[in-house]
Amino acid sequence: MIDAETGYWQSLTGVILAEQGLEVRQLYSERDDRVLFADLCFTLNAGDVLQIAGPNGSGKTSLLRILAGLSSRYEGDIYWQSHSLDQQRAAYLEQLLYIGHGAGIKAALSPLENLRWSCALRGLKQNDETIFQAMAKVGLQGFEQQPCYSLSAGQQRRVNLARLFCIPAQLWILDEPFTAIDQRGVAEIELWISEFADAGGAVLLTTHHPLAMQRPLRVIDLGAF
Ligand SMILES: Nc1ncnc2c1ncn2[C@@H]1O[C@H](COP(=O)(O)OP(=O)(O)OP(=O)(O)O)[C@@H](O)[C@H]1O
Repeated sequence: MIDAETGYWQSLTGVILAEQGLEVRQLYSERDDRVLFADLCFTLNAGDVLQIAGPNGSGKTSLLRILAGLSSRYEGDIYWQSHSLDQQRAAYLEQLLYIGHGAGIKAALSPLENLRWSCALRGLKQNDETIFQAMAKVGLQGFEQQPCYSLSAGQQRRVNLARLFCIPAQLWILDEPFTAIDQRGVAEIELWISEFADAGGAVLLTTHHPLAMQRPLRVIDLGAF
């Protein structure tokens, strides 16, 4: 549970329990005539954490980008809460928070400005207090107004991860969230994922890092396709 006042995570509890979350049916994708995955089927409901595993180049990022609505290089069906994505794409994107494997921030802007921008893009009018709390949560208290180019790679990654605490969502899609993060930070992110899932969120992530979460974890290995 993150914030007693905003209750973002608390408010998730039960939201998608009653309905189907994400459902992927017979998904197929290829690159340069090479099949990345075929007949891929899975569901992801409230409380689920699903790791997409596989060697470099096996299609993990490609899959996450498809499910984040950023790529249409696929065949098959994707459903959110029992409706085809084609029918309710906007509603799906509103409930989704995608963090790609890049830094995902503007280096010339401060963390505060970057996060204000991320919130505004989602149509959220977050006050700076929420952003300051998120910055503190990711261990960046005191760095709020410093230009991001002057932050380390791990700190820049943490700025991006602070979006988890500013933007309410039901589904997190996280591509390599542990990149550039120190050992203690990795354990913290694992905890955030667990807490989010405990509160009724659903998480889809990729990582080459062995996960040590105190909750059931499903794994799909794209290396097997
Ligand atoms: N923009 C692109 N143009 C052409 N081919 C691409 C592009 N992006 C990815 N690919 C190809 O698609 C395949 C899958 O790439 P993808 O990034 O999804 O793999 P990945 O499993 O996420 O790898 P990694 O573990 O290295 O991050 C690779 O063979 C890659 O060369």
